[in-house]
Formats: sequence, C-alpha cells, structure tokens
Amino acid sequence: MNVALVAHDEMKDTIVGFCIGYESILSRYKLYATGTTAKRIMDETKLKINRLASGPLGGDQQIGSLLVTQDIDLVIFLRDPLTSQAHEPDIQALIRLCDVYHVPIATNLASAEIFIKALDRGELAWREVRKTKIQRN
Ligand SMILES: O=C(CO)COP(=O)(O)O
Repeated sequence: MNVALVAHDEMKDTIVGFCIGYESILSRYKLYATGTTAKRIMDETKLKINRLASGPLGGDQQIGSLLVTQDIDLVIFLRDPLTSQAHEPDIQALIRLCDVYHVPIATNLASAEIFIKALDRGELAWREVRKTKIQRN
C-alpha cells in the first residue's frame, strides 16, 4: 500500500504536523511526495520518502503517472484554497486521475485524519483486490 503526500506552501507546516502525529502509521507504507513537501517531512521526521520533482516542476504529474500504474493507493494533498497556483492544470489532472482510478484523496486535514485512520484499520485493503483485477484486464 503506497501513500502520496503533497502540500502547498501555506499547508507545509500542517502536513509536517500530520506526519509527526501519524509517523508510526505512515512508516509502515511506501511513501511518495513532491519535492519540497518531501524535504520538509524528511527533515522533521524519520520517514523515508521517495522524493519526486517539485509540484510546479512536474511533481503532480509524476504522481499522476504513478496513479495510472496503480502504484498509489491513497493521496493526502493538502491544498491551499486561497492562493492561485501556476500549475493548477497539473493539480486538476492529479485529482481527476484519482477519480479515474478510484484512489481516495484527502484535500484537507479533516479528511486526511479520517483516511489515515481508515488505512491503519485496514479499510483500504480493497485497493489490492482492485489492482489485481485491473492487472488481469
Ligand atoms: O505544488 C505542489 C503541489 O501542487 C507541491 O509541490 P512541493 O512539494 O514541491 O512544494
């Protein structure tokens, strides 16, 4: 089960706090994150993260590519709803691919807390079944 972590600049402190709070759960999964988010989390926790490009430089698209290959099972993407982003089309594409591939995506802290607890309880295990089905097609 693989988790993608992304946060816009105004939400970086929040995602770091989230990762500190849930470090023991997150440490059991393969983690991916966009460039600056990954660096902040690795600087402030012991989590190992596969660091992708920074969001504005294609990191959201790299996560999109991992969604297509069924390599991401949960996306925690703490968006800043009050600041426009130069790479908004990439952000929309990432969210769209979550819908295409039925990947849960939390775009704020409240939903992130629910999803991480669901992950911990094994409630996303259906993702493995779904992946197997898609691989057979
Ligand atoms: O811009 C982002 C997501 O759209 C996040 O990118 P960084 O983690 O590199 O700041």
